Amino acid sequence: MQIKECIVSAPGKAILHGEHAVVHGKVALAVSLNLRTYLRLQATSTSKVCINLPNINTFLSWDVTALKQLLPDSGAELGNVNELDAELVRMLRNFVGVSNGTLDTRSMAILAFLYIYLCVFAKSGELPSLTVSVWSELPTGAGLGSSAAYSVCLAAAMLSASGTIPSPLSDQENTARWGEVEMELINRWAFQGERIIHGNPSGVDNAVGTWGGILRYRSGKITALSRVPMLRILLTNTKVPRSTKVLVAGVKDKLNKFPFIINPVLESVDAVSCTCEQTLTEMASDTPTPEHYNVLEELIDINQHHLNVIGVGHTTLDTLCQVTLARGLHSKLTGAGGGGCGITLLRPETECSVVQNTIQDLRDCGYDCWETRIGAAGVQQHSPLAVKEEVLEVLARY
Ligand SMILES: Nc1ncnc2c1ncn2[C@@H]1O[C@H](COP(=O)(O)OP(=O)(O)OP(=O)(O)O)[C@@H](O)[C@H]1O
Ligand SMILES: C[C@@](O)(CCO)CC(=O)[O-]
Ligand SMILES: [Mg+2]
Repeated sequence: MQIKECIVSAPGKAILHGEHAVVHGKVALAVSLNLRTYLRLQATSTSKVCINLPNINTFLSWDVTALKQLLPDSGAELGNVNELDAELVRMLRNFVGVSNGTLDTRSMAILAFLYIYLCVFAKSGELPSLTVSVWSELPTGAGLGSSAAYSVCLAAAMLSASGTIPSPLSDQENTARWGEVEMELINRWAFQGERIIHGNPSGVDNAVGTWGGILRYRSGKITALSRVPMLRILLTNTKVPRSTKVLVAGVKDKLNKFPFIINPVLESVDAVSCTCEQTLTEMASDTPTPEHYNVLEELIDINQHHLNVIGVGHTTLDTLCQVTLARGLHSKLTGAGGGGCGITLLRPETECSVVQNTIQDLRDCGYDCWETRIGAAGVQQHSPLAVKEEVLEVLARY
């Protein structure tokens, strides 16, 4: 098989409103970030499959012959793109020696990689030897969709390398995006990767990683919001580690235990997302007014209280809210919560000195904090010429 080498990237995301509620069929609003995960796939003649994941200090390889033994003898279809093949996941767990229910960062990343590798290449008829290296600008496991950006990159690279989807790069372009049909397929495989890492993902994170921009997401229905104002957002990483899988499972337990208490909270989060969407649309079609920003701030405060009620807050996130409020700014957690990252809305009239002082206050708490741009492009393929030198250097190191 002729393996097509490639470099791909996908953005991280911030959820404005709707995290957790979206797992239970409610609306979420999510935006892509200008922080990306990059993956380089190279053909080799070593008869080995190698994976290099420097962000999580993981470097592994397997003989292709050993991996072939995981394929069904009958030539039965392996891993349908629309559902997770539980038997294959069980076999892979045995193969890499991890128990069911493990939360170990490395094991999840390896399982997702091997699952997508086996399914995509088995369909194309042959398991090739190759080396995959991944490097991310995103903090891992901090609420900015690192697992989704990783899964989207795995799916795009393997679908492209196997020839399942064509390369979008032309001679004139150094960076290009796939068409809708290809992106749909990338998104579906990435969702299976998210299922391995998350347990029960809604699919919003991989949708943003694939399409980029600003999305409304509900039960698999993705709507790109084209008319939105350019929001200024501060991102803060409390650096408290947490697992999306555990937090999502915790909310489900609470919902099962107290359905009449938790369901109305999720309904209210849904209404927050819809009101935010309406306000953003109004702001884009008219001149944004201070009143619009007051509404956005109130929605942030309401949602942050709701997220505390459903048990995904953390004292460091409470501190983030208090510290920014002391400077007149409103914050909420973003992503799964339990630590990780929060977002702070900056108003157009927020003075530079206020932003700088807030960033300093948050750094004094031991957090990382920076202003970010939202609405970055979704999954892309790059020629080496289009990749920042420092990223290329890390990818080429292995
Ligand atoms: N750069 C990377 N290299 C290898 N594995 C990664 C990388 N980024 C993420 N992962 C995988 O994703 C897992 C983190 O996913 P998790 O869903 O818990 O956090 P997140 O995606 O950053 O946050 P959220 O889901 O709240 O947005 C890691 O444990 C690892 O398995
Ligand atoms: C917590 C959650 O809602 C968002 C994680 O970024 C989980 C999901 O939607 O899969
Ligand atoms: Mg995740």
